[in-house]
Amino acid sequence: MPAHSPKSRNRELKSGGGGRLEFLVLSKPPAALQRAASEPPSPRHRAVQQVEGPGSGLGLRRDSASSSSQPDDDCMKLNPSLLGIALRSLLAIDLWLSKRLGVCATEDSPWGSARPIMKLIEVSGHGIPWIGGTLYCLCKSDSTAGQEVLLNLLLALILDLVLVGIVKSLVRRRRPTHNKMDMFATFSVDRYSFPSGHATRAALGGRFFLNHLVLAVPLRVLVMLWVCIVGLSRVMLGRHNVTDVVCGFSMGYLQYSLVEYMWLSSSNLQTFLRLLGI
Ligand SMILES: CC(C)=CCC/C(C)=C/COP(=O)(O)O
Repeated sequence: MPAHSPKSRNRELKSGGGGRLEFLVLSKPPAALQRAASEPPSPRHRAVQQVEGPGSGLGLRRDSASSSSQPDDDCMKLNPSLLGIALRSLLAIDLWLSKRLGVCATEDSPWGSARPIMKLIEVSGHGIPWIGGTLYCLCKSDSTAGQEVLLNLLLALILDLVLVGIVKSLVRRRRPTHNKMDMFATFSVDRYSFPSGHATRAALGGRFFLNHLVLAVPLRVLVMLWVCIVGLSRVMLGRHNVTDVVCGFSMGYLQYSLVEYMWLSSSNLQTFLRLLGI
């Protein structure tokens, strides 16, 4: 048996060897630790408990017998705490930045006079003009290729509404307190802010245009600029926090990849429409 195996060390401790103090630490807390447990927590402990909530596993519980014999458990408790602190810090920065950028939230806000133009940008990313415009172009289109692209765009816009609605109702993040809820034609889930539906639609529609329309470079730049302005206007109007828009852009970007993956060709679409009885 190796000289320092746990078994041989335990036997040595029980027989009153030099490791007696260590044995006491493992079996019951020494007086110093018991005193610490009964004393009120220090300001630093209180801060950690506030972030973690009561009984979160940091502090005195880490000194207990079970955790000292399982160092891996310590890591497991510490990592979520660090992650929690990082997330809370990110959210605090998000709220602070969103409030500072919400300069068009009301008419009395610092940039209140720019509110009408922001609301115009809001309309340009709203679901109704996008779905209505796609349906209109579909009716007017006389080429099979055009109809194929437009029908896929229509399905993508409907998929976007459904996915955003699902995520909003699952996350239930309230809109910023400085938002004045005067948006037109909203669904009930639109009282929630995560993710921004305008941002998902802008990213999805922008990618769609860039990939399916033959556009000159200045127009491509204009499309990208419009996507960014829609996102920025959501925060400036006070409708969203910055993270709602950033995550909305990411979600819209991924939705486009999904639509490309599930792309319906014109023959598939004709079968699909026949199944629907159209
Ligand atoms: C009524 C239709 C067809 C769509 C609703 C579009 C809408 C109001 C989305 C909310 O967007 P934000 O989450 O960016 O505020």
